[in-house]
Amino acid sequence: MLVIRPITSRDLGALLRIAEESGVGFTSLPVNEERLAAKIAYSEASFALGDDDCQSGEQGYLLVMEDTETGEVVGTTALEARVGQSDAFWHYHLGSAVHSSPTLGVHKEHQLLTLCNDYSGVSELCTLFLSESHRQGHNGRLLSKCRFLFLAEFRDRFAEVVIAEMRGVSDTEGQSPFWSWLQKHFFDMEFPQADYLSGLGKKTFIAELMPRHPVYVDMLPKAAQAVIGQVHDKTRPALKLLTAEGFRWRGYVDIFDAGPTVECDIDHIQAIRESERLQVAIGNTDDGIKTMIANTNLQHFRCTLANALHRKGDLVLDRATADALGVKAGDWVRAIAFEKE
Ligand SMILES: NC(=[NH2+])NCCC[C@H](N)C(=O)O
Repeated sequence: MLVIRPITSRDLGALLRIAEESGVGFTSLPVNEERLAAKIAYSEASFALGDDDCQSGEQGYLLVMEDTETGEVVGTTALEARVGQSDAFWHYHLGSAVHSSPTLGVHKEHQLLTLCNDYSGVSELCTLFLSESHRQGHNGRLLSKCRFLFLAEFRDRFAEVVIAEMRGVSDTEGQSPFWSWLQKHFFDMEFPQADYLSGLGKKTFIAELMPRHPVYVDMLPKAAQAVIGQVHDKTRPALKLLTAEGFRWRGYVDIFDAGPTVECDIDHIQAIRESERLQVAIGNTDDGIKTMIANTNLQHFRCTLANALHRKGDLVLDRATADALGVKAGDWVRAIAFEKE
């Protein structure tokens, strides 16, 4: 069975392996043991905080997917309570400017990229990665969607708006057409290095070196223009999943690779609206439907996918599933039918 649980310091080796596997352009998982250990510590501290001590918003919840048969960690998924609280959080916003002179009969509409911190303080879905060996069945969807049960259950720890930064276009060598332009004019470093530095949290160089004035899109090389708001091929399924949940692109893109950032009001996320709190009953689930189920215990959070029978007010689980979730008959869980097949 695959179970999602909070990361612990014992998972450092596994996280390092996942970071190596994730490769270039995966900003939030830099191959840097010290940084990953700090991320784990930050997550452990966030899970340990009481509900009343979360005002700062400086919490991050890092979860791993474990194969309970082998004990192997096969993926990771995370949530940040509020971005941009202790540092600046950057985006480019794609807007328009009209240059119009009725007297001369000239009317031009331009697209502009403007550097901004508009998403400061929102919650973020981040760091989703599933090992190649386990990319099958519903695993990827489970790893992504479990975060909605988490958000729903621990709603007060999060902001009104939730975003997800999608990986932009880059090739196998890590060359990004959008970055190439920035690199040529403003930075003297390769995309992997810039991405790595920002992933380490060393972001002052962004404020120091990024173009200070809005950029007219028409003046960018065609290759750079073409990837604004476009996702990396491998990220297409993730974007599709979020779109189905209600996430939309509002013109915000990553400042390095121009990949889109999508957003949704927390209370409008489909899985959050549809999830239910139900009481556990133990029994036979042969006639059940595939259901994503999470317990309601923050520090011992568990989430999995299993057959379950939805009855009025309660949810029938088999013993193994209940054990994996650490729940017994009468306990509360949060659940949502996974697919209405
Ligand atoms: N692909 C990147 N590494 N972009 C730079 C980081 C951007 C991100 N929004 C931040 O401010 O942290």
